[in-house]
Amino acid sequence: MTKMLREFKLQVIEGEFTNSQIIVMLGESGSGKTTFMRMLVGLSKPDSGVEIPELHVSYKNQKINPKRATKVKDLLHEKIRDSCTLPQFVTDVMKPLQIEQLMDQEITKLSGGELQKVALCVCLGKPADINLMDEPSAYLDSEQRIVAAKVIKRFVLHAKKTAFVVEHDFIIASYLADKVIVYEGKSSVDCIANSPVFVDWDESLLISTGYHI
Ligand SMILES: Nc1ncnc2c1ncn2[C@@H]1O[C@H](COP(=O)(O)OP(=O)(O)OP(=O)(O)O)[C@@H](O)[C@H]1O
Repeated sequence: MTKMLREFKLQVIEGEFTNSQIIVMLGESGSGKTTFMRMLVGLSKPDSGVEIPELHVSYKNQKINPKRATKVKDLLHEKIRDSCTLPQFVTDVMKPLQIEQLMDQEITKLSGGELQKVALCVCLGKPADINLMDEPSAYLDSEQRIVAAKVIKRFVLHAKKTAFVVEHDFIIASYLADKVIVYEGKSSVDCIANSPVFVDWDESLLISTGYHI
């Protein structure tokens, strides 16, 4: 399928995914990761190619802009009340993200990292088959990034979900990825699905960034 946004053209080739799997989207800024994710969510329609089946998804946007001055506990009650009562969710997600400490704070007053953790918790707590997370490690310090990555990994395995994750941090990406989609170049992009990340990880880095590390 393809998508044109003025001069930008995204071309996506067919791939597969299963449950209990994390697919990491990797590529330079402006290469089309968010555009592809928005098509999977149904927020943007492809111009041509296959119709995207209606997927039962939960989406964490790259940009998190809380508009209402709601307390964290009220937001969680409104969005993911049932999940918050599940011991597994509390142990796997809420405790490691230290959500309890934020409960009485207003979301508009949270720091970037605190807001990211709440957004991640809401995304994982919503009933869905597929979790789409656009840059879940943004605004988090290096230690928190590892915690967040462990939370995502454990949640996907325990709940047998599928997750699509856009990630710029290669350490986090390599920890998370069962599969990787590499975005090449800026104007003409091929999404290479089904690349076994642990086999040609160095090559993937080279394709997406031009750098060796
Ligand atoms: N609504 C739009 N109209 C025109 N061009 C757009 C629109 N949305 C995105 N683009 C362009 O499409 C390209 C891909 O954007 P996209 O947000 O998908 O990139 P990305 O890979 O997610 O980048 P980043 O890693 O910086 O978040 C960019 O060049 C962007 O400027």
